Amino acid sequence: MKQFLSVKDVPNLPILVNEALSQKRNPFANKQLGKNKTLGLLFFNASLRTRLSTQKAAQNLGMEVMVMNVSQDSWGLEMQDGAIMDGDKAEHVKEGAAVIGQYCDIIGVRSFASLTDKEKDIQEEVISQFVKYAGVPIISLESALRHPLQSLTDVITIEEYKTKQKPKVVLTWAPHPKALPQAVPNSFAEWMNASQVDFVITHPEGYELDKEFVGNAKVTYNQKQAFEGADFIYAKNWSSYTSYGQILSKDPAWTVNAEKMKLTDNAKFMHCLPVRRNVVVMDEVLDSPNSIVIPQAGNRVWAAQAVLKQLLSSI
Ligand SMILES: NCCC[C@H](NC(=O)CCC(=O)O)C(=O)O
Ligand SMILES: NC(=O)OP(=O)(O)O
Repeated sequence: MKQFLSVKDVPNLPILVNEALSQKRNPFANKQLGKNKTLGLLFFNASLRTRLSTQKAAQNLGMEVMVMNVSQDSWGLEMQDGAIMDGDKAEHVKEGAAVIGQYCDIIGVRSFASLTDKEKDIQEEVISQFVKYAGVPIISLESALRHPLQSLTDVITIEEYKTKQKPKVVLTWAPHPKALPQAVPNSFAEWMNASQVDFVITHPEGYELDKEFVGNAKVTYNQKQAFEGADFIYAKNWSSYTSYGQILSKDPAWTVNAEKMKLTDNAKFMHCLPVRRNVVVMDEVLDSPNSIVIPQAGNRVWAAQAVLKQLLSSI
C-alpha cells in the first residue's frame, strides 16, 4: 500500500482486516519493522482517539512518533497554489509539507471539511496538497470527505461481533447541536459497500449524502423501518450536503433510544465517538450491554497498526 486516503487505496480488504486482527492478537510481533522510521502526525483539528491510537500503533511497530497541532503550534499554512501571501499565512504548504517529509517516513494528516467552501472540501484541499508536496506516504486521519482509519475500525468491529454471515447494518442520522462534516458517514458507507453486509442508511429529508458514497445502499427516511431486524446500529450526525453545511433538523425524534433498539435483532450499538449523550443517543442505550463503542474505539489501534505495517512494508 502506497498511501491510505480511502478504501480505494487498499489492495485487498479481507487481507487488511485479517492483518488488523492478527496485530490485535500479537501486538509486538513486528516491533523491528518500524525501527529507525518516523511517523509525523499533523492535526488541524482536535482529536482524542485518532491521535493516541495511531501513536500507540506506531510504537507497537517500533516507530518514533512526532505530533504537531498545526493550527496551534505551527505557522499558518497557505494551501492555494499561486497565492499572493500578503495575508495572515506565513508559510506555503509547498515548503511546509516538503520539509516535514524530510523528517518523517510517513505523515498522517487530520483536516476536517470547512463546511463553508463546498468546492475546496470536495477537492480535499489540505490532504491533497500534502500528498502532492510531502514526498512520503500520507495517511488520512480524517479529511474533508473521509475517515478511513475509523471505517477500517468499523469493518473490523463488525467482523468481530457479527453472528450472521451477512448482517444488517444501519447507518442512522441523529441530531446534534453543531454542524458536523459528512466524512464519517461517507467513509462508513464507502467501506460497508465494499463489505459483505446488508447496508441501509436512514436520515431525514435534506440529509442525502453524496451519491458517490451511497452507492447501492438502501436509503430510507423511515428510521423505525430501517431499525427492524438490524444487527448493528451505527449512529452519526452530519450536516446537510445538498444545503451545504446547514443544520436542517435537530429533531429529538431521531435520537437513538431503547424503544427503537427493541425493533432490531438485539443489535449492537456503534458510534465513532465523541458522542453527545442524550442528544445523539440516550444513556439507556450507550450504557447497555449492546453498546460496543468502547471496544470499537479500542480497535482503532489495530486498524492503524495494520495500515502502518502495510505502508512500512512498501517504503
Ligand atoms: N473523528 C470523529 C468525529 C469528528 C467530528 N466530530 C465532531 O467534531 C464532534 C464535535 C462536537 O460534538 O462538538 C466529525 O463529526 O467528523
Ligand atoms: N473517532 C475519532 O476519530 O475520534 P477523535 O476525533 O477523538 O480522534
